[in-house]
Amino acid sequence: MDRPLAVRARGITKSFGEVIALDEIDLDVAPGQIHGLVGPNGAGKTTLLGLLLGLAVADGGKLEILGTPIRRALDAPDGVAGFVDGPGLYPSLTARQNLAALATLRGRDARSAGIDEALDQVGLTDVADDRTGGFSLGMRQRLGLAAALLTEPRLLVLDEPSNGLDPIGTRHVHRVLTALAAGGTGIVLSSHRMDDVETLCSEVTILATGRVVFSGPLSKLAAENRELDYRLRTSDPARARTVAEKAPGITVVEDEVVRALVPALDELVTALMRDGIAIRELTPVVSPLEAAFLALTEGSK
Ligand SMILES: Nc1ncnc2c1ncn2[C@@H]1O[C@H](COP(=O)(O)OP(=O)(O)OP(=O)(O)O)[C@@H](O)[C@H]1O
Repeated sequence: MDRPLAVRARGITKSFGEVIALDEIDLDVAPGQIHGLVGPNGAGKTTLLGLLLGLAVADGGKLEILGTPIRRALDAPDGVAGFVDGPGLYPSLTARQNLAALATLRGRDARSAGIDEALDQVGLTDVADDRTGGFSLGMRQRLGLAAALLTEPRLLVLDEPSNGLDPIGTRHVHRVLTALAAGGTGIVLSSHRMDDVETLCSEVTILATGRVVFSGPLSKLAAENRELDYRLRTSDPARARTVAEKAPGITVVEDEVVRALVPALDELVTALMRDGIAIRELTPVVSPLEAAFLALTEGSK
């Protein structure tokens, strides 16, 4: 029960000359949690992930990784894995040789390092003996994840892991990350793909110009007091529109699109059913995360 947080950051600041990349950032990532980091370009995501990996050191604030205070660059404790700006691979080596080289660098016996299993988990068994110089971005991302798997990480840090992935690659990566989290690994990933974050992450931190504008469970974003646009398809669109126009707290945005808070939407659904109108589809036009992202980061650029 007393396992330390995978990440505990308090008041982290980091500047590059005049540019304040991170401004008093707090972040908690529990073991077994997949935590999404989202924000517009230049918000500070990669900078923060770099600090978690020990690639750089913060100017101020406190950072603990797996219970260990980080004071210098390259000070990250054992059990941390991941990459920013794509994984570092040797293009002239095959996928398998790249993993073997990494295992050897870490002082492990390449034959028993679980290389085949890691390649299988990320779906690269068929290209295990191909040189990585010819790999697509999505294949390189998956190989980077396989390399991280070899270390059995307790904190995994990934910058845009879905970049360049096709649907099968995406499925492999999701499966691997979900299994790691189920085994207690804390995972922090940045992504511009809101659908990915919504599928994978239980918690999300939204950054805008170096500041946290939201941090917490995704469910809190959905329940937050924010009106969303919903697509409403029914068995009788004309009558449904009339009902919606009369319903309290509902704005009809266009045919089959209404804007509402959740309680008003609940009442509309009840009213439609009372009038014998069947509901065929009721979904947010943009997801709650995307809506929150847009609302919270507006004007940050
Ligand atoms: N090595 C550096 N030297 C100078 N400025 C930097 C450096 N690294 C980052 N910055 C600046 O810090 C800010 C945050 O950059 P960062 O790369 O962390 O953002 P990001 O959220 O990862 O963006 P993106 O979504 O585009 O990857 C930006 O203004 C960027 O220009």
